[in-house]
Amino acid sequence: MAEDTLMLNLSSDTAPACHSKSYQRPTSQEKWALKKAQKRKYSGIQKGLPNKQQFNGPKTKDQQPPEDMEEEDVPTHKNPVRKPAPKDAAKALSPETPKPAQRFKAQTKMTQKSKHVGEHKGGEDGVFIKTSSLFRNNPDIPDVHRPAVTQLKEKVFTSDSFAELDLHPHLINRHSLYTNAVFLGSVQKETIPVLLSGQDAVVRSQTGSGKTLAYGIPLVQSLQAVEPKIKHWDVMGSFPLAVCLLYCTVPSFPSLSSCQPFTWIVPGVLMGGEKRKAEKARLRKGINILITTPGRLVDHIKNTLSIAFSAVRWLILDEADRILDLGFEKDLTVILNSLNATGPPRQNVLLSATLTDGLSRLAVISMKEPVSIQVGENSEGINNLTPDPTTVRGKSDRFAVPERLQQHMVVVPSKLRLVCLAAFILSKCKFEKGHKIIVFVSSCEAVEFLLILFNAVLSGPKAKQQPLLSFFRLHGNMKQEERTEVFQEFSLCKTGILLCTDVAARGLDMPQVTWIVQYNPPTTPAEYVHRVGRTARIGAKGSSLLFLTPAEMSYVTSLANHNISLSEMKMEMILSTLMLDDRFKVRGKYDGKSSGAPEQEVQERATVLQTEFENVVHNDNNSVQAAKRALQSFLRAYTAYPSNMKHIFHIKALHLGHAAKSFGLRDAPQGLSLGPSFDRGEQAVARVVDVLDDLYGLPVASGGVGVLEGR
Ligand SMILES: Nc1ncnc2c1ncn2[C@@H]1O[C@H](COP(=O)(O)OP(=O)(O)OP(=O)(O)O)[C@@H](O)[C@H]1O
Repeated sequence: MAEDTLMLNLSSDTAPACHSKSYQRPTSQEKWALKKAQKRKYSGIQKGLPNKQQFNGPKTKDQQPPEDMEEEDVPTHKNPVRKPAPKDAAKALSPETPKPAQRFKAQTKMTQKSKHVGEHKGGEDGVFIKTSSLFRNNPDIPDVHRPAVTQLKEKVFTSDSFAELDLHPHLINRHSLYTNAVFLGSVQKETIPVLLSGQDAVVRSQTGSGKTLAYGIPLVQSLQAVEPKIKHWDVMGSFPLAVCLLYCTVPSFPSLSSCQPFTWIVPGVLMGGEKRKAEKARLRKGINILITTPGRLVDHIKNTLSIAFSAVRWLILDEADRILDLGFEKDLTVILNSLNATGPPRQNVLLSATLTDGLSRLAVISMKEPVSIQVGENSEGINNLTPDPTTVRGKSDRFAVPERLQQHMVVVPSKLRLVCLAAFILSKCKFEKGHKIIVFVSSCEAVEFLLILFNAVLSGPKAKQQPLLSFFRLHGNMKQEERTEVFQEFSLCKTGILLCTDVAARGLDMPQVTWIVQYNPPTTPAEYVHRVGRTARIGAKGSSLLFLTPAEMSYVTSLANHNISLSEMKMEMILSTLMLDDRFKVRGKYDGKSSGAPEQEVQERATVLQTEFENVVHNDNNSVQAAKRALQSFLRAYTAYPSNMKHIFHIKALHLGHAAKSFGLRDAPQGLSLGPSFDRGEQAVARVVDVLDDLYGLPVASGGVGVLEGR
């Protein structure tokens, strides 16, 4: 693996600085390694590299991490003989091979403390292990450029009460019970009267502002008033009166899932958790408010005879932009065709915190003179939506986030990502109290992997049957019942960490979440807004932290273009939490004494922590495979950023060896397969094939499945 090896030199008292630019004379070992590396380069070992012209991505300095020295190249007292160079994918993925001079500079960046190569004794077990250096040969972290941003502000509450609306008294009491609501939310004040008047509406309001009640109250109000009283079933089968299409894959809407005072109105959720047969049976029994996802509904339209739309008078699309993004447009067309073919005049409502082109297009195709409701200081409140989508598009790029949300970003080189995430979790959930954190990662496999790793290394011993830190997981490969169970458990817990994919990004209302961590940046700014929106809901405080590598820093500008402003948190500050955790103290002859300056000790502890992760990963073949799968899925997800983000996130700019380290892998992966499950569409496959072709000159199997098997 293209990694150097660090021996923690406990005896020296000179503190190294992260990314120090100061010149240090290379040691004889370094000179030796450098010579070898250069010789290898010129003897053609690295000739699989893409040349400069082939690499079309950005070429900023920070995207070109210096080539690392190979662990095996360096004679250590454990490894005195140089092994043959491994097939190093990391090198191949590096967009440019540094010239010898650059390589020399990279080598000499190491400080007095970290210049020896060897072994150290770390962690609880005190076993001697070889560790790769976390703090050497990382790209520099440039200063963060934060463009000036005017954040959009939305007032969450009004001073009006629900009693001022013309609602059934049961409904007022009922919803008060659900939400402890005293005052109307701004979005509710603007939306409820419009919907009660029978008009269509497109509603944009920030996350957690109460959009569900904004449509739920008028919906139930109108259905309870239908005379004669509606039935949920007759001999012809089920007749839904309202269809609510959601993106959300975990039921999280108490305000709709029960209409208790109006027992004759029956809501029902169909999300594919049950067998289709059971869902059909429930449909046959009768559902008046059908809450479902587009895919599941299309499934029933095609396969369930007892479903009929002849009575539907409401169609609600929550998270409407996402429903379109996901490629549900086809499904939506099937649904709209079925609904339009029959039934009474229908009221249509579209809602989202992120009004996008897709949403306006949908408004134009499916609605009758909809009223546009946009809450916020800089919006015009209620408007008649013009049929010209470009008018809406102008505003769609500007997103409001909750006012009491503090947004941060941290720049972390790839190798240090895992320890930095772990240190952040420890700082909030172990050394501060009462935090609930949601960590977003880019794939189900990575969620599973982090769960195992963190449970093994961070959770700590059980006290009163409870581990010190409670980790939860939520992703799309879990069964529906499991997802619901986790959602409920996490909602009820007082402190814990939910590791999840974007299945949890929208629509989920979980109380008292204090931090949102985006370990992998989302594919669009809209998704960023929804992810951070799982905290700071309905006027509460909350914080968020976005992880970026030095190569990805221009994402900050991309967010600024959508009126989103982040402040910087320093990686060193996050890592310094490890000083509070003696589990990661370096043990050995300096037991009980400080091993040097604080900065150095932080680095030593981070290395011990990384070593523990690596030990867990390399404990058996299964966990190595799990780590490789997680890395592989991370790489797949990395290719899936849309083309307008490629200048920030390009797989060719990734250093695979460093990325592997952030999955606890000691070696650059061999035999990494993109797998037959890689089916994100022709384009994505083509992109990866292109990359593989460039890197390895591999013949790519037809069908677009490439195999990274080294060279
Ligand atoms: N008027 C109100 N007063 C107090 N709490 C309210 C009020 N209206 C809604 N809530 C509560 O606010 C929380 C957020 O509401 P909701 O989930 O509807 O937000 P949202 O705008 O749909 O968010 P997202 O866009 O993230 O899905 C819920 O817990 C809800 O019960």
